[in-house]
Amino acid sequence: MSFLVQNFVSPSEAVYCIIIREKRYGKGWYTMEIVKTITGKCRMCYACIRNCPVKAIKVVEGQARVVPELCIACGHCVQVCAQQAKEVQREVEKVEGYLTTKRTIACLAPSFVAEFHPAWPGQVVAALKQMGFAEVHEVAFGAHLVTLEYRRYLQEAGERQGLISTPCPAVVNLVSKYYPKLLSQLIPVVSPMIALGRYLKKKVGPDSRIVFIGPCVAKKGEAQEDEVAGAVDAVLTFLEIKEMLAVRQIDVNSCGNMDFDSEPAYLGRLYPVGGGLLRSAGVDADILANQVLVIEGREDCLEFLKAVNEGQMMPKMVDMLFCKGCINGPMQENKFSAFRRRKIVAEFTRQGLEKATPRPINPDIINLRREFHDKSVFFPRPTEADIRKILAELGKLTPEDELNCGACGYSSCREKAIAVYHGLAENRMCLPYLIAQLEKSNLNLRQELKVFQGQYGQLVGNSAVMQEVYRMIEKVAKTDATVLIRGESGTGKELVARAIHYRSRRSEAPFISINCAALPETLLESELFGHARGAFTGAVTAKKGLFEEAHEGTIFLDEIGDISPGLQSKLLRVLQEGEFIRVGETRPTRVNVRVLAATNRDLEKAVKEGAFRPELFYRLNVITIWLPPLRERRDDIPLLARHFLEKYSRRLGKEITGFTSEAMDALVRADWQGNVRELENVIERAVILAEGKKIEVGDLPRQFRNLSANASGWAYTKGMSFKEAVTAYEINLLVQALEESQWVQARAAEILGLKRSTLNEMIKRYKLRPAKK
Ligand SMILES: Nc1ncnc2c1ncn2[C@@H]1O[C@H](COP(=O)(O)OP(=O)(O)OP(=O)(O)O)[C@@H](O)[C@H]1O
Repeated sequence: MSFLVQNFVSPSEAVYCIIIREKRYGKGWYTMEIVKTITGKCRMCYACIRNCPVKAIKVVEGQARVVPELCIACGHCVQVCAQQAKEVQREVEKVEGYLTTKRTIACLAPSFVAEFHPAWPGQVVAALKQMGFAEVHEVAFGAHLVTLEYRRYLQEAGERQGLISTPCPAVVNLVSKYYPKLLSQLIPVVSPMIALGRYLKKKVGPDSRIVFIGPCVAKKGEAQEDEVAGAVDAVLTFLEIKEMLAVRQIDVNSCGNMDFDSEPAYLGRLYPVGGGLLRSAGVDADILANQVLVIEGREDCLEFLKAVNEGQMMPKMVDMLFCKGCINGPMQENKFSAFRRRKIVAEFTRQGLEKATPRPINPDIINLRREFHDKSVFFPRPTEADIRKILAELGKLTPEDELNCGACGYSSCREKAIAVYHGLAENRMCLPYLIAQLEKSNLNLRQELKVFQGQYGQLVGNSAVMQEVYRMIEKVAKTDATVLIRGESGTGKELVARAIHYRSRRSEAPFISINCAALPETLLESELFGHARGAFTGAVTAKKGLFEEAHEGTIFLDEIGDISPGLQSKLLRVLQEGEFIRVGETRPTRVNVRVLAATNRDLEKAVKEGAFRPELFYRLNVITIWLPPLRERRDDIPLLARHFLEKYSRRLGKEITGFTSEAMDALVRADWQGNVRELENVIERAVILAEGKKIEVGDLPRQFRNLSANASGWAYTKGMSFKEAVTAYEINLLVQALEESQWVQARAAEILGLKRSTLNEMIKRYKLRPAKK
């Protein structure tokens, strides 16, 4: 069997497939897929598992799929799926094909009277004829044939005990797949559908097509079973036939009356109600003797079969229907109460009996017997240790941890663990486990975010100028003052804005950022202030602007120097009055928003030239934070470079631990016209290209390659102040020694000839730490 394992990707898939193939039965595999899951629609509520009487559902990647080999086709999963992710095999197209090419005969299940009520039965016949069916028969006549055969069998059986009679294919599936020991007790007579199918095929010839129409899902499987195949060509549910009628715009209630083409059905019409079969076969369900029982409904069927299987009881005879009678089948619209439907069927039977002129029928013209085969699937039993191991994976180590909450669809944690063992369920179906996992990952994320946001958000840099920036952030964060952040492009203006917001009392409210240069004037206005419905072409609904989105929080207006004079006045109004007017409205809207703005333009010059309104400039310029270009704080470059190296190594899944001294030297000496943004891009590129553990000069863009220093690993770079050069040199030296000593500080201190405490103090000062692997 091991060869099979190799064919499957996941171990659970392998286990499952082996199990399914281990047991052979009948003439072939029973793999009809009667109920399918529409991929993507399943939302993991597990209602199908909860309601499946035999747990024939396998969850794969969050999609609950029916396992045909285990399914008894009762249709409960289809009924309970709120997302309508379960779909019953459709045969509408097949029948449409028959109607255009073949002589097609409709066979109506006896429950149709209740389904189409208040339409007259004859109106249903007329409607089907109008659709193109050549003849319309009552399956109740098939039931009558079956009744005759039952009587005969019961006579043959004499005093035999423990017989199970059922016209219900779901019960047959249940016995064949789950209680094969009881197969010999199933009365080997076909169902009314097959009896009628065989009768009609004999009567009208094999070329005609027989279509059964009823409320049942399991009938679709039954018609295709090896043991009875060929009698019925297609099975439509009541829902399918109603769909076909609707497409043709045929209203049954407006049709005339037509007679069935079948023979009288007598008591066969009673089959869809519990005990109907016994009544028509003349067997008494005597309560006092408790020898003949009528079992209907899922729970009773399961309980009864379990009891019989375990030898706890053995009545003389039992009549079983898996639904509470076919009148409660899954594929119908339940317009009326169950009692009303029962009454409608009884009334129809009574009328039929009154009208019927007895005609002798020779049931011998067709074979009404069938065989049943063992279709059970063998599941290896997990040992106690196997179950414990699965439970332990979910953190269920003691019996108290087993909550048996049923959220996964299984009634106990152990039952679910066994399903996991069999490859039918997944660990993550366990709700308490999932909640614990989510809480844990939420906590991790919060902690990561704290580290990520650090003291000043993502801002990295220890230079004197950055220290000054941090001091300013600290001061302004406590206020609500408007701040203008200035500096060349890529110097980190937006990061400063974020740091101010997250250190302010507004940190729990939104931080909204917009690049004012990125949008044309009209669009920017509606983006900032929102618009009324119909304010302009395309404004189908009213929309809030970013100022409203940022209510109670902060708005960051990047590239403020680029906005038009018209918008400048509107912005001034927000800053002065705290209100604005939505595009297309007349009434002002008030908001409580802190404004932070940034520009890399020379605003003073713009004011002088008349391109920027002076009042707005003064209003924005209450406090200014200047960010120096990177070339003026080169001592930050080693730290920034290591910061980006870590970020991209982690993101790209590479293990790069540092830079060669030549590469670092080249980085420190570069011109960085694009500032930190350019440095970040260069490092990202290098991480992608690097093949070794360290970034080399060759991993940097061409223009960097001539910049690297002499053999000592360091050279003075033009434009650097003495202090900057010394700091950068120090950092470079420290990192080299630390890396050489695998970050053992005692060893690094020895290499550098420093006291351990001095080295430790410098590591703290420069915030050095090993690159994460
Ligand atoms: N001090 C810093 N520490 C860490 N990363 C930084 C720093 N400064 C800038 N960056 C990074 O550089 C990039 C550009 O930063 P940001 O957008 O804040 O610059 P900016 O000055 O607002 O640019 P622009 O004027 O073009 O909008 C971002 O990826 C940012 O994370």
